[in-house]
Amino acid sequence: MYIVTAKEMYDIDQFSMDRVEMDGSMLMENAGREIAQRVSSMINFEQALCILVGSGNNGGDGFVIARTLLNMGYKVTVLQVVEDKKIVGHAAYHKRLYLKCDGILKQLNEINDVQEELNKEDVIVDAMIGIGVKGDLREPLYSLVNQINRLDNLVLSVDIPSGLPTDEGVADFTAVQADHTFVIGAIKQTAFIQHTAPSYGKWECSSIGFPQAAFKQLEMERKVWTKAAFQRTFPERSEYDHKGDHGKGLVIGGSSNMPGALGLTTRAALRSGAGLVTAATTDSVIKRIASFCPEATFVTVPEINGHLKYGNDIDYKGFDAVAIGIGLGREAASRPVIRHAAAAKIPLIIDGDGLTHLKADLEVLDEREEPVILTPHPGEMAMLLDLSVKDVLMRPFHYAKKFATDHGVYVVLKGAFTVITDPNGKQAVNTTGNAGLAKGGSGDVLTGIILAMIMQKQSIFEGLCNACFVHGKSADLLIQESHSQHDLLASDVIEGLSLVYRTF
Ligand SMILES: NC(=O)C1=CN([C@@H]2O[C@H](COP(=O)(O)OP(=O)(O)OC[C@H]3O[C@@H](n4cnc5c(N)ncnc54)[C@H](O)[C@@H]3O)[C@@H](O)[C@H]2O)[C@@H](O)CC1
Ligand SMILES: Nc1ncnc2c1ncn2[C@@H]1O[C@H](COP(=O)(O)OP(=O)(O)O)[C@@H](O)[C@H]1O
Ligand SMILES: [K+]
Repeated sequence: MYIVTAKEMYDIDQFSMDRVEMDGSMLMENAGREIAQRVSSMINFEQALCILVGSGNNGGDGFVIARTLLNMGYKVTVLQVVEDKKIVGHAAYHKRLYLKCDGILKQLNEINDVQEELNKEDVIVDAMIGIGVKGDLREPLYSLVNQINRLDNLVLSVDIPSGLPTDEGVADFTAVQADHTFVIGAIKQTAFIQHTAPSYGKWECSSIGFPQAAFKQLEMERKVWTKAAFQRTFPERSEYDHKGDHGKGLVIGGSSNMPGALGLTTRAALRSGAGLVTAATTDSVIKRIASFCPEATFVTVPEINGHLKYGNDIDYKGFDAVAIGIGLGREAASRPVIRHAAAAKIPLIIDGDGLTHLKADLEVLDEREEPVILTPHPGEMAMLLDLSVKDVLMRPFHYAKKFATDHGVYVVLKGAFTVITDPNGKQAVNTTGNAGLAKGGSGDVLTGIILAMIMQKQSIFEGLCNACFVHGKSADLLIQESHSQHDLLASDVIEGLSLVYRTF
């Protein structure tokens, strides 16, 4: 499923109409019918529906939905929120069809008490403005949207809640708070931004006949990583495999104050299918974590004040990938460890405090040919880019892509919606997971899963997407079966991986 900006959606539309010669009113018919079918599965014939239509094509969709539901036998009223003369083109055509099917139409400016009028309805269908919104809502829509948001009725938005921006980067707006949004053709960027996503309520996306070629012509691919994508790309094991076939991974990190982090990463890598995992850390950390991951082997690294020192004696030979930085601490003496790891000719994952050390030494990325994967949370991404966390949360797609393409690295920007970006700017969003993961240690577990995944027979990008998918899915299944968001621990997420593998 594609994730689009408004411009990309209009390009898809234009391509379908100009190059493939699809008729605009046919696409509108497809959209409206598809949505009407879905609405009818949510309501009963006793309920009264009011469809609010605006001036653009979003309003046109509203007229098709109204006609289709009316013809199915539902109690439908259209409330037109703009003057007649503003309804033009395909929307005007569909308005005519609705009226010729004996549809009831009321005008907003002829109603005395809008609140009372809307209170009579059970269901509000919001087809006022779609992706064509420009700036803040003007009157009378501004007041109307505020009134709608005070109602208890079921509110269903068409394509996007009216007033909500399509693209990331807008801080302030007034928009319909939908219970459910029926997205048309491709899901919009703001469905994955922390402060705009809630406006959509639950959402589902329907295809209305746009050809594949219309999506393929987009400059860059941006998709939701779905269950189907996971099932299509996740490598199967052969019965003749041996441990060497699934990769030998190295994890480097740990310090006297944070010994557990490295234990979580090591155990998560083993649980996610790595053939062999070695943890390189200080003697005291090894003593503290060894019993938590008995299948691992260990390499002792010299220490200074409880932190790793230099790291020039770690031997990378024989390993297929390395993850560094987990629980490492920010002691300057540990910084060379990153530089040495960057010189190893195997894929490199840099996490946690490793990212802080990297920031002081970014040129090490320029010299590398093998893949580099960075796994920042928004705070670490902001630190790497000299921005505020708010900036990053406002435009995660843009900033993750900027860093990934500027430095030729993979970026896994973690959060409620994790954005995975490859060095060319291709992006995917993972939607599994829940707030039970917003706890210390969850990221360490993800790093271990990533290490295991990138050593299996799949591309790095697919490996990263699948790692985020199973990490979140483990938390989701645990919440369903035996835990709550309150008590879920990072170590539970490791044990939950068995549930994910067995379910899929
Ligand atoms: N082939 C097509 O053109 C298709 C278009 N589709 C629908 O068309 C929508 C996009 O249609 P349009 O480009 O016509 O735009 P919209 O219908 O989203 O909105 C444009 C209208 O909203 C008004 N408006 C914009 N900003 C405003 C503000 N701040 N305050 C008050 N009024 C404002 C404008 O005056 C304009 O008339 C999509 O979201 C989707 O619902 C679908 O029907 C699928 C096919
Ligand atoms: N509300 C949430 N919904 C889904 N996933 C979440 C949520 N909050 C955090 N996560 C996930 O939990 C992990 C937290 O990682 P990170 O911030 O590095 O934590 P830590 O510092 O504990 O390692 C990330 O994979 C992130 O995507
Ligand atoms: K809308």
